[in-house]
Amino acid sequence: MNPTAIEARFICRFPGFELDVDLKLPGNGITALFGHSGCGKTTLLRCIAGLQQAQGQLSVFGTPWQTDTLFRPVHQRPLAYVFQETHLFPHLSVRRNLTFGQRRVPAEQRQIRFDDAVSWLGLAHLLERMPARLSGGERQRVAIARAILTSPRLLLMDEPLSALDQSSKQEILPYLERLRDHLAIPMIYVSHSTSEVARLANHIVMMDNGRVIAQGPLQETLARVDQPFRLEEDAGVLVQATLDALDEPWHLARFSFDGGSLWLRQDPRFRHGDQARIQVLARDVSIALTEHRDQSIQNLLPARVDHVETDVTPGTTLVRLLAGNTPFLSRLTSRSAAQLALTPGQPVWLQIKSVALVD
Ligand SMILES: Nc1ncnc2c1ncn2[C@@H]1O[C@H](COP(=O)(O)OP(=O)(O)OP(=O)(O)O)[C@@H](O)[C@H]1O
Repeated sequence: MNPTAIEARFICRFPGFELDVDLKLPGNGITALFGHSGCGKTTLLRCIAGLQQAQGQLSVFGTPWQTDTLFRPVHQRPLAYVFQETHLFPHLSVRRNLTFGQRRVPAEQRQIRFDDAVSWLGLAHLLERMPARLSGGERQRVAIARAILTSPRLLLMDEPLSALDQSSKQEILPYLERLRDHLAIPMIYVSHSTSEVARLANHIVMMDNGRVIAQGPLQETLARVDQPFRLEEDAGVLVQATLDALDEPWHLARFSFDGGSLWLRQDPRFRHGDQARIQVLARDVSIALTEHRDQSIQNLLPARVDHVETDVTPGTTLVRLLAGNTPFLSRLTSRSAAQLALTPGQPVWLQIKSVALVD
């Protein structure tokens, strides 16, 4: 992950609402702006784009886009904006919609090749189609390809999947993952869907009522015991792992990460060598002081206690543990935690009752 590439500080007031944020965002990957409806995600995105005038400062890769004395208008900010609605030109084919975006940039300044954008978004077989004959998901893929072909330094996406039905959403997610992994520019992605964020984001900015309540790399931020996200039942971690062994007779696949491995039910979408994100909820992780093999749980991991937060809710303790460098959370009753007398640094065994591939 690049060090801070985007620094933004904005104050923007509407009757009954104030956005007051200070952000430092990385220079690649997907940053999710996440929070309930009305918390200010779109307003923040519009401030970054220069579509909303606000007090503050913004610099992108060291170039000031806004200072106390300067405000670059939107057409002078090298960014692309993808909305819920695609706004394709209905009278132009997919190819001509795409070249329209690309032609706005002089040939010598183009950063992204036409064929790459077409291939990342799986559009080769659709190039001669008219937009009216595309599905919602295909239309959104064309809109994203058109946006990146303008060679932006920054890609802003405001709930790009929210107008799509569930199956179109599922269909488009792998393309967004591919973009995240290939595109060298940062993407800021507004969403209030936990599953989209879990699957796509590298970095997260959690907002509440116009303020940032947590920001940082996704995996680390989710593993905070102070739970700025207040996910409660859904508190847990995401583990980035690689499929490195199959146990065909038992239909199991092993996913390994820094600190151990987990066995999951085989999923035909994942092959040997593939990377996946695995969700492990705090309520599915229990802690033992010794290695018990005489029980049904298959996923046992040696780990050490990192931090114990008692009474996150009355009677509940949240424990942060490290298996290698990979954080896990375990939610226990405070009585069990007291009986185990857990202390930072203590070696323990994690018993993981349930794990799920994020999709
Ligand atoms: N131009 C405006 N004039 C007055 N109030 C506005 C304006 N734009 C947004 N607001 C208010 O600012 C607050 C934040 O709105 P915003 O659209 O940024 O939230 P959001 O987190 O993107 O919500 P959603 O997820 O529903 O899109 C809301 O209370 C909204 O009513």
